[in-house]
Amino acid sequence: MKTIEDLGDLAGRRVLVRSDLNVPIKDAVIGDDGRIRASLPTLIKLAKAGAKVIVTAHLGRPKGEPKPEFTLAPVAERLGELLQPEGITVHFAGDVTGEAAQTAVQDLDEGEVLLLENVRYDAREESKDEAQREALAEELAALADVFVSDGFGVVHRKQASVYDVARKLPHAAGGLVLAEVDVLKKLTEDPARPYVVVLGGAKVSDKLAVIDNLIAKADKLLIGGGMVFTFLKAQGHEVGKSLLEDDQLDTVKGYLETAKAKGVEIVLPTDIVIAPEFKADSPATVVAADAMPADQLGLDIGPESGKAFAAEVAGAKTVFWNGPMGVFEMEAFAGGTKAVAQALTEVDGLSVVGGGDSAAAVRQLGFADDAFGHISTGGGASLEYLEGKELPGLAVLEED
Ligand SMILES: Nc1ncnc2c1ncn2[C@@H]1O[C@H](COP(=O)(O)OP(=O)(O)OP(=O)(O)O)[C@@H](O)[C@H]1O
Ligand SMILES: O=C(O)[C@H](O)COP(=O)(O)O
Repeated sequence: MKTIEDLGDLAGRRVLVRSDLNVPIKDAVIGDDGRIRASLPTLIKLAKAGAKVIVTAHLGRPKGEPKPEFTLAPVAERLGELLQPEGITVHFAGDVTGEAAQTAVQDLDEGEVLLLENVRYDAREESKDEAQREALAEELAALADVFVSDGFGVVHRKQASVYDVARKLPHAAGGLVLAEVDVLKKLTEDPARPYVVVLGGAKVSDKLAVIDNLIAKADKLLIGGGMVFTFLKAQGHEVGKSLLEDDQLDTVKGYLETAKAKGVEIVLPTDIVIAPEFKADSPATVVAADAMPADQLGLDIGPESGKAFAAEVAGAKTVFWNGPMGVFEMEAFAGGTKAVAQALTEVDGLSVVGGGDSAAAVRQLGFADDAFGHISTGGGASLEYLEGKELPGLAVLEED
């Protein structure tokens, strides 16, 4: 992959950067700015080289139309605060590639940064129709002279601002992408064993698919978070109103059988914290995982499971963790995530936390970044990398 240095002298040139600035935001307040901070070194490097830096990024899943709750405006503000000590001014364009973006690019000075509005406001970004994506990529490319791909968290997406635009401009991988790939390579090339993978979170259908491949690579898979309930249901248990992927039950049954045949242990929680409603103050109780009532939902793994998971993690030589064990944003359902995070800090070997929400979780729970071997900005992206899949956003950077 080409690096920024390979792009030559960037003074006065317009550099389009794809960053992953997908941070948790509620009521326009940013919960954890880890991904914004992770994007800074590349932006600073380019700005200091005298480039006109144009950043494209997404926030959440607005499904192809402008929705005010998904605006990147609060991110632009935070970016401005973080770059101010460097003397770098940040502007925000009110649209993706339209008149506002074009005018803002024309007005951009050398050494300044312009953040474009949420690229997923444009339905073409995520379109399965290549011609649609290409048309948006063409508009993005017209704003710049070169492209730097630095949004590691999205390199698993074949999307216009990640994949197609790289084919339209001279391109390079940014420092964040290179650094992430470096660490993840260590996990795929002969990891020290036992190698334990912990999976949780809410993007169940996205992440179920990776299990199949991880069975071939890891020694143990610990399953928590929203993913648990599809497994419990597949084993014939009641899961009440919990997160569930009904259409994946047969697939999950298949995973359980394959794992058994390969001697890989899939460890499921034995107790669950349940509540009648998805609310911070909903009364929480602990029940056995095979005895959930039909009228409540599972919001965390239980204390017994937390301890068991922690023991598995602490005994590993290589651990990769993606996805919180429960709804850690609410105190009553943060216990499982806390137990696993604590155990990860005690690993005598390489511990990697992957994912926007997982990274936010460990920080929110008071753990320092350097308590872990590496905190990856990619959730789905790092998982797919570990599976050994070709990531479109990386593969395209290897093309000329
Ligand atoms: N039992 C559960 N029911 C519902 N939601 C849950 C449950 N357990 C965890 N979650 C939620 O999962 C979310 C995080 O899931 P996600 O899969 O997005 O994690 P991530 O991989 O760290 O992030 P990303 O893939 O976005 O980088 C959290 O907001 C948490 O509240
Ligand atoms: O949060 C993430 O993992 C990345 O920003 C990608 O987001 P997506 O899963 O909505 O594509």
